Amino acid sequence: MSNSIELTQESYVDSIIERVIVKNPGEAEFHQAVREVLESIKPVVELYPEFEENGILERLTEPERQIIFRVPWVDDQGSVHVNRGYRIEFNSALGPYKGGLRFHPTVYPGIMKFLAFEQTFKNALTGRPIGGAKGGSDFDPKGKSDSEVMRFCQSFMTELYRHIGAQTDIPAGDIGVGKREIGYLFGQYKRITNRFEAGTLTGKGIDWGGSLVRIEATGYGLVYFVEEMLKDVGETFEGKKVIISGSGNVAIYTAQKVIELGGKVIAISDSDGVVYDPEGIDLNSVIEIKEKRRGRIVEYLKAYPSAEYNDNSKDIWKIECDIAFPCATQNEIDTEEAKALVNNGVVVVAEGANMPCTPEAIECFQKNNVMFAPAKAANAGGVATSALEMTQNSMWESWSFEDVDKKLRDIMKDIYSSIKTTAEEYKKDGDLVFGANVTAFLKVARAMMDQGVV
Ligand SMILES: NC(=O)c1ccc[n+]([C@@H]2O[C@H](COP(=O)([O-])OP(=O)(O)OC[C@H]3O[C@@H](n4cnc5c(N)ncnc54)[C@H](O)[C@@H]3O)[C@@H](O)[C@H]2O)c1
Repeated sequence: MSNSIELTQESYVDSIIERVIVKNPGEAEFHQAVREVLESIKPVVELYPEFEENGILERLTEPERQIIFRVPWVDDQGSVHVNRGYRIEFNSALGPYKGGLRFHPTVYPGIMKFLAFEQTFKNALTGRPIGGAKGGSDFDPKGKSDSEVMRFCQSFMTELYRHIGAQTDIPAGDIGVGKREIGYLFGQYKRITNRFEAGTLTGKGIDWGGSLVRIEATGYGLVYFVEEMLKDVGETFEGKKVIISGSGNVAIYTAQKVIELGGKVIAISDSDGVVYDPEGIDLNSVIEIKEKRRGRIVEYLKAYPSAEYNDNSKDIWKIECDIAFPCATQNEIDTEEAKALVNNGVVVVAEGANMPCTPEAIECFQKNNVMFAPAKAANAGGVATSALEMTQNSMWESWSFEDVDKKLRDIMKDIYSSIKTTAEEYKKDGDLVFGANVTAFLKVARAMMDQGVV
């Protein structure tokens, strides 16, 4: 009897994975994200037949709304360009849709859907009342002037504005969308709607509704999360050799907090290559190159000629280290890179980027007893602080840096302890991937059950 129930439930999960592949052809990243979550929650879905009876997985894998639109803009030479804009409003069971905007040439529906799907679970883990969404465009801000970026953002918002709002959908930044872009987007939103509705976008400037710590939050939160993992084995960051891929928002503030806690960041990268400095990377130089000049990481060598540069970004994972933070993009660590890290004795791998490790890479870490922190838990500090920004906006208040930082630290501690406890409850001690997926799934699924078939 119990066998037949197991078989039915297993085939439910498998049939949903199959359905997602058939209904979303060619969207490999979305298939990957769905498979990763559904396969890990299988034992829990088997325990509660009401999830199948209520079509929870069918609904959980189908976005509530998908918006695709044309974004025409004019460059500095007067030529017309057309990009494609997206907003995927995936799930609003826990609150208004919330998730970043990504401007990058690789953006297509498969990337948008995987990010929005993941965001639903991540947002659930923060304990804040926010649903999941993601958006963006295949526009490439690299090499564009400020005026071109402004015109693009204005055109993008001219369509997006009708779909968003403080109670509806609240976009934020992601790859290629930082404070500058949020400023242009907010300006256009305000102009079209004639409303200074600060709670409609997060990641705003401090003087016009932004929150202190939002810029640092994803990186700081990631390090606070790993600090908890290390504490559990009687360790700290003190003296640890750390490598961090990327050199954008997440990478920079991860590095800053690691250094503050006594770790040594020995390598950092961008999509062109890797800088290795065994003496420890000088973060101020990186900030000068990346945040001020919007330059390439190779320029680090001008200030530090003794550092080494390698023009293959993936080679960062061959560097010996104690802790690795992939903070650049999806699927940057596959089996080969994971094996190189394991062979070099890595102790912790924590995902700052979204889905930077393939399922095979994660399996390799878990088999080799590497402590592994999955993105939806470890990088949730950014969106959690965005939710704190929304709270301040609705109260017409601004909290101090210390206040927000403490709240962020507490949220990261809570996420760690809740997913660790869930893993233990199901006899999967230390499996934070399982713990994160199940904790988030149960929260979203139960809210969906409460709200009926919508
Ligand atoms: N910004 C946030 O608050 C936030 C929150 C959660 C997750 N994330 C995720 O973190 C990752 C980075 O986002 P970000 O906001 O720092 O973006 P960003 O645009 O500020 O930085 C991205 C960095 O990655 C580098 N990069 C891109 N492709 C690369 C590659 N193949 N190899 C090495 N470097 C590469 C870029 O050169 C850049 O330095 C993304 O996966 C994003 O979804 C961001």
